[in-house]
Amino acid sequence: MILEIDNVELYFKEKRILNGIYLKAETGKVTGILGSNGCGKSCLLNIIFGTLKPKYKLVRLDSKPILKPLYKTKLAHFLPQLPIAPNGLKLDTAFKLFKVDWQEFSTIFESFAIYKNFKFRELSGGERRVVETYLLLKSPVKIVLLDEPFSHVAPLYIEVIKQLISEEKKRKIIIITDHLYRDIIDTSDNLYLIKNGHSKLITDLKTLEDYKYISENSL
Ligand SMILES: Nc1ncnc2c1ncn2[C@@H]1O[C@H](COP(=O)(O)OP(=O)(O)OP(=O)(O)O)[C@@H](O)[C@H]1O
Repeated sequence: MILEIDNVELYFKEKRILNGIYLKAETGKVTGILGSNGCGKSCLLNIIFGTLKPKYKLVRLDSKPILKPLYKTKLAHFLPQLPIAPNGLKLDTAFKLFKVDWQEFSTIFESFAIYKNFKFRELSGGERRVVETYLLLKSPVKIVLLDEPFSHVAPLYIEVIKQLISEEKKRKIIIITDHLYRDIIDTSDNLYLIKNGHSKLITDLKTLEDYKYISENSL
């Protein structure tokens, strides 16, 4: 499956945030989005998911325009920057709702095994992020959008999530953004930088320095 987003024009009042965006994501490949604070990464993910309506946009799935927002289909899940699970929801119930196997999760993340009957509010911010990212990645959908899944997450867990992403990409379109750019570079098969409202396909990592996304010699 191939997902493309094209012709995006997003304004907030007179302020132009995005224009000249083209992004292509496909099953079997992770698509990473980089860009500095406020460049429009979260807005772009929301536009793809359908939860933000820009002035113009064109979303195509396998070359056919889709007019229905993705969130109204059963095709996609989106991890925004804020928590998604209600505070009072039990982890066990969430795993059932998302059709994800608790046993497998608690084998991979052994220290979480005790949380089966805990409510989300009883987890730390980072633990919650791990559980929510896992639920979305493992649930049986075709498209997963991840906005800063590594924020507040400990290095060892980040490595586990990166392994999960490379496993799940075989079955899913995965689009991911985070300021931990080394992890995004590691994980992504295709990389875009958003700068001045435009998307730029990055084929040579050195251009991240040329575009002043990172300082010289930091790769
Ligand atoms: N609801 C809104 N009303 C007005 N301006 C907004 C709104 N949402 C976002 N913006 C503006 O749009 C721009 C892009 O925001 P967005 O959250 O997409 O940035 P980002 O690249 O995800 O940033 P960060 O990396 O800091 O999370 C910012 O300048 C922000 O101030």
